[in-house]
Amino acid sequence: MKSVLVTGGAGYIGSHTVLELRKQNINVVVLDNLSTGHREAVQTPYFYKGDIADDGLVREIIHKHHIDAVIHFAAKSLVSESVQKPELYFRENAMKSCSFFENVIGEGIRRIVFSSTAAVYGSAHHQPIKETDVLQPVNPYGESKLMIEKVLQWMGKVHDVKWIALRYFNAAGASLDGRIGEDHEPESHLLPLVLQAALGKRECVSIYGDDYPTHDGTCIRDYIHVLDLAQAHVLALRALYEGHPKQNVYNVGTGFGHSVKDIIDTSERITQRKITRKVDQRRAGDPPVLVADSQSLQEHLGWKPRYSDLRTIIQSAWEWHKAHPNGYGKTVDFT
Ligand SMILES: NC(=O)c1ccc[n+]([C@@H]2O[C@H](COP(=O)([O-])OP(=O)(O)OC[C@H]3O[C@@H](n4cnc5c(N)ncnc54)[C@H](O)[C@@H]3O)[C@@H](O)[C@H]2O)c1
Ligand SMILES: O=c1ccn([C@@H]2O[C@H](COP(=O)(O)OP(=O)(O)O[C@H]3O[C@H](CO)[C@H](O)[C@H](O)[C@H]3O)[C@@H](O)[C@H]2O)c(=O)[nH]1
Repeated sequence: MKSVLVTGGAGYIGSHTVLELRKQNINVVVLDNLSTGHREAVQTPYFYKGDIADDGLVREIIHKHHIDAVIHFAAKSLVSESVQKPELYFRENAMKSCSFFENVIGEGIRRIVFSSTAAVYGSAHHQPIKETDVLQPVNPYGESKLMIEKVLQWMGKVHDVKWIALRYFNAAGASLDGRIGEDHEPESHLLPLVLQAALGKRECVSIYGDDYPTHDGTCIRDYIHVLDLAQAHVLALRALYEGHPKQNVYNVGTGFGHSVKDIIDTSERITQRKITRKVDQRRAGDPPVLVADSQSLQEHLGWKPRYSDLRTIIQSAWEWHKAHPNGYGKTVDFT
């Protein structure tokens, strides 16, 4: 049986991916320090609370569970925090991933899937963005992820590691059975903030800039349902078990962009609640538009987004937020 170590499996995207992997009868072990994740989100009985930089623990888990592949989600991932504390991002993301890979490869593992990001492109000059486009991050978060891709490129070549980095665009939505969803503290992502405002937990939503060169002046992002993202990991892993991938880096997005105002307007329609908005200053490090060209992922790995229409994304997230207005561990029963 395949045995996969998932770092960051108590986090938002990691927990949904663990669920998907287990549906495929893959044995999954989670390593997470719970810095931003939740014990309640872990969807496997095999959980270790610890840091990816804990060499002894990483090696022990690999031995004990006969791990033969790794999916590496664990990271700090807030653009604005990275602009204020670049050193934190280079240490937590770049340095720790490097030592983690050293241990993983040292223990004989030759299959790695890595969480990269659209932030590696920076302010792209044309849309949709292809994997071969210029890589020019405009914030330390994106730069730290690009560094990790480069670490994989070099370590992969020397040690004959099969690896895939998935550059996700904006993850959103929740599992359709309402079991797991997005719970960050503090929350900084647009959709959860909008839905918290719909629930009356926030007075209003700030729109970070309405003077961008877009149809309504607000930033455009490519929102991808977390279940489609989870499926991309399952397919990437399968490709690594079957042989060397055709490409090491794949975008994961829908090819369609939605503005901040689109998200708020559609959320008002779905929740049938008024969502108060106020226009604020631009947020440092935000590119105006990010939309993915995911043609390669579709052609090479057979990936197809199934849940990423805006309605399904927002509806599933809304169900999660209504049932968990205070996040994990504080469930409200409306029945
Ligand atoms: N959310 C998005 O839209 C998005 C987009 C592109 C890329 N990503 C990437 O996807 C990954 C997951 O993002 P998410 O939104 O699920 O974030 P998240 O914060 O919910 O999950 C990250 C998890 O990693 C854990 N973690 C962090 N540092 C760790 C360490 N040193 N050792 C062990 N565990 C550690 C946290 O406790 C958390 O459970 C990240 O690498 C992020 O950069 C996210
Ligand atoms: O209160 C808010 C929050 C966000 N936004 C805007 O909404 C858009 C989406 O912002 P998020 O914070 O939800 O997401 P980001 O685009 O900043 O970043 C997300 O996607 C990136 C890739 O595109 C990274 O990988 C990152 O990890 C992930 O959080 C941005 O234009 C942002 O300016 C607002 O207007 N108001």
